[in-house]
Parts: sequence; structure tokens; C-alpha cells
Amino acid sequence: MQTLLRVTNLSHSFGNHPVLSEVNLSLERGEVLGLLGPNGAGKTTCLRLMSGLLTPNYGQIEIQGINLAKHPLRAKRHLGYLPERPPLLPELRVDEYLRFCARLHRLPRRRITIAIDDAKQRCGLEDSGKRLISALSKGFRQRLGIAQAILHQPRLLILDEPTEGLDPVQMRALRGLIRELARDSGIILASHLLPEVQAVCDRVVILHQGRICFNDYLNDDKPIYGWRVQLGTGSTLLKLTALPCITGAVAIGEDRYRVLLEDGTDSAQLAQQIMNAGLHLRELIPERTDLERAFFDLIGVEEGR
Ligand SMILES: Nc1ncnc2c1ncn2[C@@H]1O[C@H](COP(=O)(O)OP(=O)(O)OP(=O)(O)O)[C@@H](O)[C@H]1O
Repeated sequence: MQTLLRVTNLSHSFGNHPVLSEVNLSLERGEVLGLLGPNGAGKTTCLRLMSGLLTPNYGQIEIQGINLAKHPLRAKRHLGYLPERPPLLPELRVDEYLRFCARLHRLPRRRITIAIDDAKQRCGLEDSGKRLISALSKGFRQRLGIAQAILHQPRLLILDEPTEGLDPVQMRALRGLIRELARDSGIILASHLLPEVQAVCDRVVILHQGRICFNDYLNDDKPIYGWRVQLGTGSTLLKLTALPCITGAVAIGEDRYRVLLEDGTDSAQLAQQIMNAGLHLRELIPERTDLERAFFDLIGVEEGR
């Protein structure tokens, strides 16, 4: 495996407000890593540090083995970055903008047209070259943001909330694109949405109050850990724990519970028993990995909705 990014003991404060503390992580080629955390957890700061837009107070970042602080230009040649708001120029057309970005990336003149065509093709923008950026939909702007980030074929791609604000169809298309791009590179994407990260990432790091509190691979084969249940208003923990199939339950929010089932019981039986008890079942979600548990314990129910 080829390590594209290595972050060692990264810490950063704004004034006397610590935002990141002792962050350590690495990324291999072919991997999509999700940086998950609630608003204000430090995700954007972490990405800005990794992309060289901010200089850390402490710690070291290496891209393709190149120290970012010591050799910023060399290191950044391997990096593509999509910030939270794509840095687009609305008065330009798509081709004009990509040509401008290609020059910023210092692509040789003879390679510019090929690079633009390739980036447009990968991002589904083949027919959009003549369109004004101000007239593009949010999804197409996001694609263009990614196209500018991959023009110079970077090995490492950093995407800050790439599907934020997209409709489900656009979201799906963009997830497909991210998986496709990961074949040749490594990708770090930040999100505050658990399902988003589960849909596209191989590995998840949870950042909470500037510290990594979870770092593990996602794997659909892992056994179901427990169930998250949302009931209608007026439910009680007592009524739930009275159900014969439940061996344990805790309240994790208003009318929301985490339950463990008796061995050999399945979700259909749980749903049936909930309804037989006169409770209204609104949601039943498996907690398949430690990730869900860590996420909801640390970050709270509302963030994961
Ligand atoms: N330039 C800055 N100056 C001062 N404080 C900042 C600056 N940028 C971020 N912060 C603070 O650092 C903390 C982490 O912010 P950051 O944007 O990294 O979090 P985040 O996890 O990306 O949040 P979100 O999901 O809302 O984008 C917040 O308390 C924020 O107010």
C-alpha cells in the first residue's frame, strides 16, 4: 500500500481557543476516509491544515512523503482541494474557469485542453463547457468544484462537505464519482452526516471537540450490535423494557431508545411486539458497527438524523 497522507500530532488553536489536539491519521491509495463530526468539531480546520491553507501550531503533515511545511509547492502538486464553498467565478463559463485553474495548477500549455476534457468527462460536465457558472445548479457547481480539484490529477483529494445541499439524485451521482476517483487516488471527505459517510467511505474518523475519538474501517459484514428505535410521543422506557424480546434498553433522546434483543430474535419480532404493546413505531435502525454507537454516544441523536 502507498501512504498518500500522514498526519502526526497535529494541534491547532485560534488565539487561546484550542480547535485540534494531537490528531494522527494516515491515508492509503484507493481509500476514502470520512472525517465525521458535529458542527464546530474542527473538520474544516483539519482539512485546511492538511491542504496547507493554514499552518499548524504543532505537528507534521506529509503528502506522498513530502513535508508540507518544508516543501509546500512540491507537496501541493499532489493535492486537490474542494473547500466547503467551491471557489468558482460566476462570471466565467465552465471551460474558461477550468482553463484559468489549469494555469494556476501550472499545467503545461500542451496538456491543458486534454486535462480539461478529462476532468469534465469524469465529472459529467462534457456538455457544460459553454455554460455560464452563474447559471449552473448547485449539483453542477459542486461537480465543477471537483473538476478544478482533479485537473492536475492529484494523488490526494480533500473534499469538505462535498454533497452538502444536493438533492438525492445529485448526491448519488456525486458519491459514484467519489468512488470512481478513489480508484487512482486517496480521498478525505468531511461530513457531519453519518449516513453520508457510511454510503461512500471505507474508513471513518470521528472528530469530537478537536480530538479523534473513533478510527475504524466500515464493513457491512459486521454483526448487528443493537437497534435504535424511535417511538410515538408518550412512550416510556418502562413500556419498552417490558417487551419479552428486549434484554436491555436505554433512552437516547425524546422517544428514542437503543435496545438489545434476546438472541435469536429479529427486527420483525421486535416491531410486532412494539405494536402489540400499543406503542407507535416510527423508526427502527440497526446499529451494525461500533461506529453508530460511538457516533450517537459522542455526538448525540440529533446530529445523526
Ligand atoms: N479562522 C478562524 N478564526 C477563529 N476561530 C475559528 C476559525 N475557523 C474556525 N474557527 C473555530 O474553530 C472551531 C472549529 O471550526 P471548524 O470550521 O473547523 O469546524 P467544523 O467541524 O468544520 O464545523 P462545520 O461542520 O460547522 O463546518 C469552531 O469553534 C470555529 O468557530
